Amino acid sequence: MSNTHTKERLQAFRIVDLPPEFYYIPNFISLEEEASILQKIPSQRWTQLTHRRLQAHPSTLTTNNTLLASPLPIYLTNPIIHRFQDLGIFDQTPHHQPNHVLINEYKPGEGIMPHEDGCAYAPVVATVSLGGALCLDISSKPTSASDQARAGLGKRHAVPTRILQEPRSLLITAGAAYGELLHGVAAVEVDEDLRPETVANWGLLGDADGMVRTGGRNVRSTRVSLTYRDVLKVSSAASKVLGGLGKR
Ligand SMILES: O=C(O)CCC(=O)C(=O)O
Ligand SMILES: [Fe+2]
Repeated sequence: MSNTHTKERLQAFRIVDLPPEFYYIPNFISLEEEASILQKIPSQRWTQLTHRRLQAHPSTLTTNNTLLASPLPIYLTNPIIHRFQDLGIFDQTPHHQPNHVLINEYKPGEGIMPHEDGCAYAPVVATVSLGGALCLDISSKPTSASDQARAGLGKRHAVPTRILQEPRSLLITAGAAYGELLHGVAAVEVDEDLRPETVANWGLLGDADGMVRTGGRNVRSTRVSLTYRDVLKVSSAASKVLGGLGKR
């Protein structure tokens, strides 16, 4: 993500009050595209966790964080991957495009503990939100002040804070934001007190007026996130077997 062209194309969407690099693009997909994707997510693939459910495409990583090479389903790639390419989002990652998508579903009152996404992936995640809106909480890792200064995460940045993810939006998390910060979703039924001072991406929202009209309250409804990633280690063993069979 340090490439100049990428920066130019995404610059207008950078969440400027946060450490580099978070970008928020409202209305990244249309209402029709949102409905079509929601309808195509296979209902039999969910794994139920305590506070959300989850599915991995094309498959879950192996125990040593390897992806068995296999294409992503078309409803996850078309039209989204082309739009990623236009913005150069994965230009700097090893495979230059995402090869893995984790789909999360949160019902009202569900969430995910603060965490980091770790070293199985290149440090770029692109998250498309579907259904309801919710806040992603951003916090610092409990590191020493000198570590934070080295990572460029000084006090001028207002962390902890929140990023409001509207339906059909895209959030990109890369660089220090990927490696040095934690993200999570509070297990609440209503996100409260949403206003410019408490929401880092307020100026980039597609419908800030709507949030003002509801008095800064976001009553949660079911929200689905598509989190696109580039897994570093890919095993092509399965495709070699299939290719070999094809030649016989
Ligand atoms: O649903 C989200 O936006 C965040 C999900 C997440 O943090 C993850 O899948 O690692
Ligand atoms: Fe995560």
